[in-house]
Amino acid sequence: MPNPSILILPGDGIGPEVMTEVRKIISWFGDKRGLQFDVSEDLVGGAAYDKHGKPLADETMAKAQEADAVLLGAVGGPAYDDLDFSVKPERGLLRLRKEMDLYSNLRPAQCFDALADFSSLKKDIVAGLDIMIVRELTSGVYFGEPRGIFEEGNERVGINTQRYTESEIERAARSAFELAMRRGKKVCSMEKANVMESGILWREVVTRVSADYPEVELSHMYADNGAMQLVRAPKQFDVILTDNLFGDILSDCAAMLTGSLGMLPSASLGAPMENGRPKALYEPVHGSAPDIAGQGKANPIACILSFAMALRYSFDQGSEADRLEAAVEKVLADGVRTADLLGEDGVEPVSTSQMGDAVLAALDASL
Ligand SMILES: NC(=O)C1=CN([C@@H]2O[C@H](COP(=O)(O)OP(=O)(O)OC[C@H]3O[C@@H](n4cnc5c(N)ncnc54)[C@H](O)[C@@H]3O)[C@@H](O)[C@H]2O)C=CC1
Ligand SMILES: CC(C)CC(=O)C(=O)O
Ligand SMILES: [Mg+2]
Repeated sequence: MPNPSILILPGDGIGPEVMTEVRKIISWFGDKRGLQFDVSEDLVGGAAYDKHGKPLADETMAKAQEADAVLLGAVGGPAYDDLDFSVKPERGLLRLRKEMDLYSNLRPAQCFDALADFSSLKKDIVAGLDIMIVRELTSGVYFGEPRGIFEEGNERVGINTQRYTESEIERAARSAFELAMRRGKKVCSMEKANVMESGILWREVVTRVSADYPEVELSHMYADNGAMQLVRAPKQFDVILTDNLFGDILSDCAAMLTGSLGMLPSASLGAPMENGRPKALYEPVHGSAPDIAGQGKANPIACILSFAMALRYSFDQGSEADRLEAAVEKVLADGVRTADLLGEDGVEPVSTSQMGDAVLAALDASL
């Protein structure tokens, strides 16, 4: 049997910095736990544009389709802001998601005990928080046609289209209900059925799917109220199911409940491959953070926890994923903090690589 394959796409800005730490962790699992992976690396985003004139080369797309899992850092940055929209770095990531058909984006927001004091919310509101946002990832307003900037009379008009088919809603909903069955058995579906037809259809389809999961309690919420509830009383939620745009926004919001955007991992899953495992891409929720790129300040934990999700969802290594998550928890409990996790208390922050090394030391201690 060949080793499972991982394609690493570090991308831009802090992407390569946080991915360096994940590479160390992958090597650790090979050396110390006998989990050997065939790891290859390629370009995406601005880095791919610099070399190929487009944000994702066709050969890279083909490699991603073949890989057992893709790990991505982040894409984008000010150097590419004025590019034509068709070749912007972010389009490379959207193409990966679309062509791999990664319709279910899992964004878990967990508040580690050691960070409960640091969250922008009061400790009792976030302590023990464990919610899962399931964001539909291959449709909605990020992909709908028509789109573009057009001339209309004597001015221009920018158009994007929110479009959802029943089957797109249904498969995202099934993935949320399946997850809820293994968690707290609650799904809250968020849309804007009060003002959007796509929201009305969303609500209808989700309600229909829920009939197949009688043990799961379904509720519906308008997404604007959902955003408010997420910061008012986030522990009321177990699984939040929502569309591409609302999921993007709500998950950045949920990230701050955990302490920092640098903490939130994600798994983007598609249909099962021949080996029964889903097509999958793992990436931190954050972007390329141009304001701190190149300074060794980035928190690598979101990317490290994304690899933990790969261990769990792509490689059937749930207990090794637990081991990695426990190592992160220990490091935080020991008070190790990158700059984004620090208040004004005079504690010295560690660098990106020092945080990676601390997780490795905690992994060693777990043996
Ligand atoms: N999945 C991806 O590749 C994404 C790419 N982007 C792109 O990234 C670029 C920058 O976008 P922004 O809106 O600034 O969002 P961002 O997520 O890159 O940064 C927002 C803020 O969070 C901080 N931050 C993010 N990740 C961090 C980490 N790991 N450690 C410490 N601090 C961290 C940044 O320093 C910044 O202050 C844009 O080109 C955007 O399109 C944005 C979001 C997702
Ligand atoms: C294509 C990405 C830049 C959009 C985004 O912010 C995200 O998926 O979190
Ligand atoms: Mg986002």
